[in-house]
Amino acid sequence: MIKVAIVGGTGYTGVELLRLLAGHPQVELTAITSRALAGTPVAELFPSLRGHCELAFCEPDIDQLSRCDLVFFATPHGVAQAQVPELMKRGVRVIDLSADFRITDVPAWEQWYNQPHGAPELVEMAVYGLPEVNRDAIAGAQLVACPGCYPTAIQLGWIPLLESDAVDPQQLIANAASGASGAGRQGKTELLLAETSDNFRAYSAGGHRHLPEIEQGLRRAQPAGSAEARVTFVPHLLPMIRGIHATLYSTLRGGRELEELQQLFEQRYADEPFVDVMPAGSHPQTRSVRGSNMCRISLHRPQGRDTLVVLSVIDNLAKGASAQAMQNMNIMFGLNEALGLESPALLP
Ligand SMILES: NC(=O)C1=CN([C@@H]2O[C@H](COP(=O)(O)OP(=O)(O)OC[C@H]3O[C@@H](n4cnc5c(N)ncnc54)[C@H](OP(=O)(O)O)[C@@H]3O)[C@@H](O)[C@H]2O)C=CC1
Ligand SMILES: CC(=O)N[C@@H](CCC(=O)OP(=O)(O)O)C(=O)O
Repeated sequence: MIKVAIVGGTGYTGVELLRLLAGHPQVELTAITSRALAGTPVAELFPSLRGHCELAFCEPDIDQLSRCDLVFFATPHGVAQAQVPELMKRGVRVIDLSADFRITDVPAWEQWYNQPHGAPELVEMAVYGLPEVNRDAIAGAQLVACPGCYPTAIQLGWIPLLESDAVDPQQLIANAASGASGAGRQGKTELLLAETSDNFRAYSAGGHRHLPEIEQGLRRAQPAGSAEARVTFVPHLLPMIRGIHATLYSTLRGGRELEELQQLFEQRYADEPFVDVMPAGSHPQTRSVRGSNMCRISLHRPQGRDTLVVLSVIDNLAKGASAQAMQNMNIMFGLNEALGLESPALLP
């Protein structure tokens, strides 16, 4: 059994991770932290876990955490940077769901996240936890930086095109919309039901902190010598709870036909358990991935012109965070990658 702790068990990603880990046959949950609710039984805060989790929330105590094989951080940016170095020294493996170790350019991270980085020496050794590109490195990693939700949907939708130089890398436009759980569980006026429901809006159109992560991932996919991928990214807030829908526009190069591009995607993801390339021309819905680790993708070439449209949907809390984190855990511990993640999406 893998002894596991979660730091930050009261946020949406923390409780989604708890839900998934509680059903994992190889995991023994040993500690779930919350400073505010230390001593409160987990199932009292989350009655959905009654009968599945007997633990009470505890303080994040480094000695207790270091007795685990693996610690997940489901905490705001900056927290893992402060606590991970000591855990690493003690030989514990870590999966961080926050952005602390995702971006290798530390000055860029400090600029976008508006704070000094607390453990720059660990950034280079952290492995970016997108299994579809980094599976081998994840297997041997001590520290895995789980991708952000928008970056997961967007990179999976574009990587095959960037790898094969099929589109102009400097004309990439991503319109993506997220459910409100993407903003976390803290109380904020703009997330009240009366503000989000029956409403739709863009935000951070002038620059969102996921942009450097998206561009970093796409640039890693490009063949040497290509002009660097450059993305215009505009996120939107959807009046729903879970799900991300990304609509990705790019300009085709080399006159490739839609059938050829469809084959490219099907071959690229043929062995991927959590990427579904749907028939060209179909419209994946967020509901088709709700509560599951799946990313569904489809390709369109409107009016047969040179703009290729890729549609990519995920559940922001699942493939966009906690389920992907568990997929990474399975890879790190040599288990079947899909263990505990086989359930299809929730309907309706
Ligand atoms: N929501 C989403 O869709 C996605 C979120 N993420 C990332 O995952 C992380 C978690 O997000 P989310 O689940 O929304 O929850 P929150 O950001 O609301 O995280 C809150 C949790 O972290 C704990 N926490 C806060 N500060 C500290 C601290 N200094 N030390 C220890 N624990 C602390 C809180 O408990 P307490 O204060 O009681 O200790 C609480 O359990 C964030 O970095 C987020 O950006 C990533 C992908 C998608
Ligand atoms: C809807 C919404 O507000 N989404 C969040 C992104 C989700 C997230 O938490 O991503 P990180 O892990 O990179 O912080 C936002 O746009 O800030």
